[in-house]
Amino acid sequence: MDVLDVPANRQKGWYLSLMAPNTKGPAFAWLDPSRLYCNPQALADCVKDLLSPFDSDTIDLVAGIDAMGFILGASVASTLGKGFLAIRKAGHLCVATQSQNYTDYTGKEKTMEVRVDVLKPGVRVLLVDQWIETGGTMKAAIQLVERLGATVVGVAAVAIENTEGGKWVKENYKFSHCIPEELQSQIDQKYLNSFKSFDQ
Ligand SMILES: O=P(O)(O)OC[C@H]1O[C@H](OP(=O)(O)OP(=O)(O)O)[C@H](O)[C@@H]1O
Ligand SMILES: Nc1ncnc2[nH]cnc12
Repeated sequence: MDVLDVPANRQKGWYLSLMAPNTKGPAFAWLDPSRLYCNPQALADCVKDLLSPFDSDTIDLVAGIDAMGFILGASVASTLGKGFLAIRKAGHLCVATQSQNYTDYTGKEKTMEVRVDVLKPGVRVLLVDQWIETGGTMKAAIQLVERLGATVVGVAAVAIENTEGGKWVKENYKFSHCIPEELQSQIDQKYLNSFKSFDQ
């Protein structure tokens, strides 16, 4: 699929093929959704899918996680007409922060942080990230938001894998993702059959 192609009939998740190919390697994630964000119709449909379960929820602010969660989260915020808060990997903010340690799919210890003067009791936050694999990153973001007293309205990501952590998110928070039900098991196995033709 060429980057700017839009099919005449936009079926659920049509834009996911922009994430091809399946990629193998210990040092990086398996799919790269960043090409999805290059196609304006794909990005708009992805954001619409992520927002649809939250149609009747009050959301004051969208928070996105460094780095790819910034792109998707800012698009979600702009579609909603709300502001966007960056939850950053540690070491970049020149203001008072709250920080949270976590481990993600790489197995490495990491720290994320957020400035302390935005989130407070009464603020209803939609958390957005590109992907949830082990759930370590999203759980840390949830903890940060809640430690500052704000409320997590829900969690949105292109995909939420059915790992222990992914299931924890789904069981404890309202959530949205872009994966049609019939593809979820392939996401969990980290291989999309429809991407075979893109593989080398
Ligand atoms: O569920 P987990 O196992 O915690 O993994 C999920 C995280 O991994 C990816 O980001 P990554 O840190 O690879 O980098 P990027 O957003 O900076 O590309 C993804 O966008 C999530 O933030
Ligand atoms: N973009 C991504 N694709 C697949 N698995 C991931 N795990 C974390 N980020 C991922």
